[in-house]
Amino acid sequence: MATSTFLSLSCTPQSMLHSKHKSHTRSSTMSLLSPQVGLKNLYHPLRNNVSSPIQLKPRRIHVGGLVKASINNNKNVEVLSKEHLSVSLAKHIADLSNKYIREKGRFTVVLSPGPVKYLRKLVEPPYCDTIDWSKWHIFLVDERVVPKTHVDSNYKLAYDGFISRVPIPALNVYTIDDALPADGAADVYETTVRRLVTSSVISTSPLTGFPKFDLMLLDMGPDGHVASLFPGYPATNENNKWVTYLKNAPKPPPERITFTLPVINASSNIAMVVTGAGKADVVYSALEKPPNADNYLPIQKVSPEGEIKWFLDKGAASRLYS
Ligand SMILES: O=C1O[C@H](COP(=O)(O)O)[C@@H](O)[C@H](O)[C@H]1O
Repeated sequence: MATSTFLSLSCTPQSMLHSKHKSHTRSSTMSLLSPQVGLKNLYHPLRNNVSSPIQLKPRRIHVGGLVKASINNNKNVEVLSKEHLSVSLAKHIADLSNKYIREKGRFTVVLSPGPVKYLRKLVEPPYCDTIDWSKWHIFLVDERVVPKTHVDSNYKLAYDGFISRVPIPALNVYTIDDALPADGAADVYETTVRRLVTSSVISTSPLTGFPKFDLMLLDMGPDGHVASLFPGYPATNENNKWVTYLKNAPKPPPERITFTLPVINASSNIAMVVTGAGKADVVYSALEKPPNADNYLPIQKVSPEGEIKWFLDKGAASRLYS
């Protein structure tokens, strides 16, 4: 199926309104991200394919460069400067968007607040011009039960940093009902996802029957939490619901709703974006340390049916090289 692509100088909704009339059909082979004009022309990575982290010496991580590490059973890990992380992430997301829109006519994306700031290259040419934003459907992996205008709202963060900068139809952005308490908001969000599964906007896992999103953009906390699944909290062990809630999160604000682990693990793709030396220990635990069977961190339970790709900066990766 050919992909309809909107060409514009920027990807703001306003520019889309004007450029919409000029939209035309373009085959994916004409993508600005084709191998001929691909990422390698945008920067010059240091490539280092190794099978053991011992071979990765700290001095080989150049700020502005790339070490492609094949750590611990070929986990797909990239260590980049923050600038190049945004570029690599933009290329990854644009490639996935084009693939799923070509194959299924839509692209379902689940956002976590942390990676939003690394989407700044995606919302700029050339990447934004290769994407048919009208086919995107946006969800939040977790949300704080606060008004959407509140500084703690994940939606507000995602809107300010990303959604407002691209022409995704407002109806394709699925937010919580912030007038409801946490339990009601979780139920309504799950109902919304179920409706979209019924109407085939969202696929389901043939293995588990849980909703299968095309891409989840995740990060994790220094305590190993992902989404609002915190170590030792019952929500982390929820195996039936698609969306659950908590009223006592250890990180404020306390009331939250969250996708459950089975939903996260049904994903076709996870991009795990982790930056900062404060997360070096938990990155090490996630990638290198065998989990203690009695005491898994939530991040250690993330194991998608599809692919997981790690985007780390030098700080977050620092313990992988010692
Ligand atoms: O509260 C949240 O935090 C994590 C990221 O942890 P942080 O301590 O680095 O902010 C995030 O994954 C989650 O979606 C968010 O609600």
